[in-house]
Amino acid sequence: MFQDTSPVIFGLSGGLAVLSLYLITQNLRKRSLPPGPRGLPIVGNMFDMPKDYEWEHWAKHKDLYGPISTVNVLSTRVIIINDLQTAIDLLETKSSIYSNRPTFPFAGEFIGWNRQMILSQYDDRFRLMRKYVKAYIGTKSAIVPHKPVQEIETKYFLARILENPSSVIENIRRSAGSIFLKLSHGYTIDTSGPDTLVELVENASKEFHTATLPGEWLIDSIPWMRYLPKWWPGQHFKKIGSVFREHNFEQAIRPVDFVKRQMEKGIEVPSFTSTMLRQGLNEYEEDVVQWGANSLYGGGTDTTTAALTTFVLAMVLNPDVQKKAQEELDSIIGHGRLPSLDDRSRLPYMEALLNEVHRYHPIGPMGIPHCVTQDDYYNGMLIPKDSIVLVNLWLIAHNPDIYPNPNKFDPGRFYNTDKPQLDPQTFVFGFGRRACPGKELANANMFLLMSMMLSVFDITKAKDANGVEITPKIEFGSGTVSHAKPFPFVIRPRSADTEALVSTIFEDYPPPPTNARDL
Ligand code: HEM
Repeated sequence: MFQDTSPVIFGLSGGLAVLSLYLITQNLRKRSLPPGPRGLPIVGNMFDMPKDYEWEHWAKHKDLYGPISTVNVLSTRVIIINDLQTAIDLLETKSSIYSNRPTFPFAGEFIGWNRQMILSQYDDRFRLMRKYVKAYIGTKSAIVPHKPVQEIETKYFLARILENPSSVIENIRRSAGSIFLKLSHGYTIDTSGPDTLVELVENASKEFHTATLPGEWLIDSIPWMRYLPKWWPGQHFKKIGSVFREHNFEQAIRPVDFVKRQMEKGIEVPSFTSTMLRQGLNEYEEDVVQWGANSLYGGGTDTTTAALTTFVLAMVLNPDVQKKAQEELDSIIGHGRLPSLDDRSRLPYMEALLNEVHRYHPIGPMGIPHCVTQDDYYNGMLIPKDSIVLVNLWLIAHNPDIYPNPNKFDPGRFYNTDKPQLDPQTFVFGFGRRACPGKELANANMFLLMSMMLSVFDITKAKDANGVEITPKIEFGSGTVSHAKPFPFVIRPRSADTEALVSTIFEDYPPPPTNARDL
């Protein structure tokens, strides 16, 4: 007896046809991706990922594969963009689909950093947060009321340097932190020793750095691991992650509670948080404000410190540039006062110097990853949905077609010339709907600190035990925000007059008492 096998055969051949079609489609999709190095089965290019100088590693892709390339890490597709036009075509022109962030299962979802703006998914909550933050710091007119805070804190910076010339970089960070905590929560930090709130936020930032290290956390590659029981092998991330999560929430909640208490007593210093809370927000909006406020310190302090450290390094290595900047400052400001933000339009060389600092080493050399929300085609190539998109900002800043002799630190590119080179601010602050909302504030802070510092101090090479000048090496660290590695230098007042100008700052503007005890 023969059974009728045709349904089985039809079923089998139908299944095979669907499978073949699937495989062919997958193969075609793979072939139409931007080019890139071949990877190993399953893990893909995981072992090719750079550990440091990422920007130089990805720059090689431009010669090998052209302006846009692909690598795969396990199931994650990463698209590398190595030129400006491609970045603009995708992240600016098509920003409606290129404005998401990768999910970061460990740092974002487990620890809760996705509540901050920087790792937020591109959704309604994010758009509301950005709207609030942009209204407070996002435009030239929005930052005008913040001038007094920026100016007084930068004056304190000068006074601290005079007292302790060996702690310049530490004090740049302290000054940036003071400004952002004043603006975000009306909080005055303790400058006599470690400050509780600064320690909280700095510690959380360090943990953020650890939690976002590529390839460090298995949960980032296998997100469902978080649902396995604690006794399962490889679950140590849960213990560490829980501690990091507690710190992350504490740094966001404690300063807002502080503002509320100050408001109840009617003694709050106006800030982003108090201004927003005064509007009578619902619980959801209050949560958005809490994390938006946290984004000001989180987004501003490390970035500003990194950029200003590059400035100091450039001054040590380029005394001719320093001299020219000081000549401009002397001719416009004179010796009897310090420069202010109102002088900005009359100091074009200082403005060019600011731009050259941004260009010479963009502090976020690979930007912050974007993520595309739907399949897209670019010049016939497929950019699949959920791909991570990285832009090599460093390579754009070092493209000799845009910036001839790119390794030379030369503000002359942007100064007193009929053909100024491309303004680096068109790209160092990122692109489209995720572009940095702190750009205007960052520029104002940097401009002020650079101008005040050069008008009263000389920054020079240190000497070794034999009196021979030490030329610092130009070396930068890796990570999302890239800092110049520690280097020796000397800072001293330019003259007895400038020393006198700085020495009376604490007397002329007595610092308010710290809020550390009110936290
Ligand atoms: C030298 C100074 C700075 C530079 C070069 C810089 C650069 C950047 C870059 C490249 C991005 C990513 C943009 C993108 O994804 O396309 C970014 C994002 C961001 N920056 Fe800045 N930044 C600086 C200072 C600041 C300051 C002072 C603040 C706040 C006070 C700030 C707050 C933020 C925030 C909140 C984001 C996340 C935006 C989002 O995800 O939508 N930044 N910044």
